[in-house]
Amino acid sequence: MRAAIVGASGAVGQEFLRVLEERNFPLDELVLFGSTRSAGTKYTFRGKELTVKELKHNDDFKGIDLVWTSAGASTSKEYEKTITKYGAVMIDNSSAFRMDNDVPLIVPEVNAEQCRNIPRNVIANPNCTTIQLVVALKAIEDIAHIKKVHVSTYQAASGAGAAAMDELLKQTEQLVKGEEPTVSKFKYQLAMNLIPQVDVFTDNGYTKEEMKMYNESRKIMGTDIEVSATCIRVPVMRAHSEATWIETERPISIEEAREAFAKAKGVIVIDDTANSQYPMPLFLAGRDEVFVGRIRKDLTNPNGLTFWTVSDQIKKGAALNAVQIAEYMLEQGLLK
Ligand SMILES: NC(=O)C1=CN([C@@H]2O[C@H](COP(=O)(O)OP(=O)(O)OC[C@H]3O[C@@H](n4cnc5c(N)ncnc54)[C@H](OP(=O)(O)O)[C@@H]3O)[C@@H](O)[C@H]2O)C=CC1
Ligand SMILES: N[C@@H](CC(=O)OP(=O)(O)O)C(=O)O
Repeated sequence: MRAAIVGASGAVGQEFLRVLEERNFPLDELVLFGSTRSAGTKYTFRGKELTVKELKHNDDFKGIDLVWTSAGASTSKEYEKTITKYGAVMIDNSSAFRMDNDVPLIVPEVNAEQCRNIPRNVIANPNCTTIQLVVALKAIEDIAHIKKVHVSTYQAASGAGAAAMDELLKQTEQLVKGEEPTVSKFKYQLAMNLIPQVDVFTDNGYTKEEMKMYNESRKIMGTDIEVSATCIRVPVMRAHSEATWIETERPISIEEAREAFAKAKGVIVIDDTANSQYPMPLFLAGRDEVFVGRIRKDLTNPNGLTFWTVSDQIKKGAALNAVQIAEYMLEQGLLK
């Protein structure tokens, strides 16, 4: 298998290198691509130095079987044809193609089998907040149909990329030194603050991030589920958290829900309130799963349940999910 990563220098690109090593993904060759900014940069992978090549409209993708792209939506759109021209499968982390009818939107725990139908040779990796939401929802959907979801997200700085992580760190250092924090990647100072805006606003007052949760959840779950989201950027370095309220077609007990979460693929329950045990981003960054806790009944609705999730959005929300898609395709003989 010859594979490539486009956007290797970024937060997600670097996570791909770690995940591929960690999972011993079968590779004969790995080629790294970036823009002029990182072309020539060397990264060590499996003990060898790989040099980032500049992404261009040429024949560099000839002979490559699989390409993971994480270089932003405009780059994915511009290079789709160049990447897939010689038959490579493109697994794209950006929002470029997620809602296209001829592109499956895959979370392996929920709808892996849809990888079988890839007319454009493109598979989309969902938005990171949506991935952790649907992994948790699938556990409940398997026992009782979910009609409505209200979710409030607490999104780490790293969701906005490598430069945003640097900015949060720098702002924190500046505050400690009594200096004025520098603001560039986010609209406002993030250190010591919360910003109730992730991505730009749409006409209905929701942000694009919030509308992605609505639209992508329906496509992945394949149901009429309705998701109303409020997405908040928080001064956490890594791993997104979500407070979720669901309404199911029939009432489900806390015990039923806990059992469903406990046996769901990709979910780990941490829910021992007597000992103050619940998922927290500081302690779960770098982990593979979606962690669920604070499971309780919604006091306003007999068919309602509420819970709290945490998951590493650079890992399960991006690189790991995309690698799991490739692993599924390999297992099923859908990739060379
Ligand atoms: N961070 C996260 O938690 C998540 C991110 N994503 C998505 O993944 C993608 C990457 O995000 P992230 O890693 O955070 O972003 P970063 O800003 O950290 O990295 C961006 C990467 O894209 C590359 N790039 C940008 N423009 C071009 C270009 N014209 N040609 C080639 N490479 C280019 C950059 O290379 P160079 O340094 O050479 O410019 C860099 O490697 C985005 O689409 C994002 O929406 C999805 C889920 C979660
Ligand atoms: N959801 C990411 C942003 C992102 O990368 O989203 P998308 O892949 O849908 O563009 C965040 O926390 O900021």
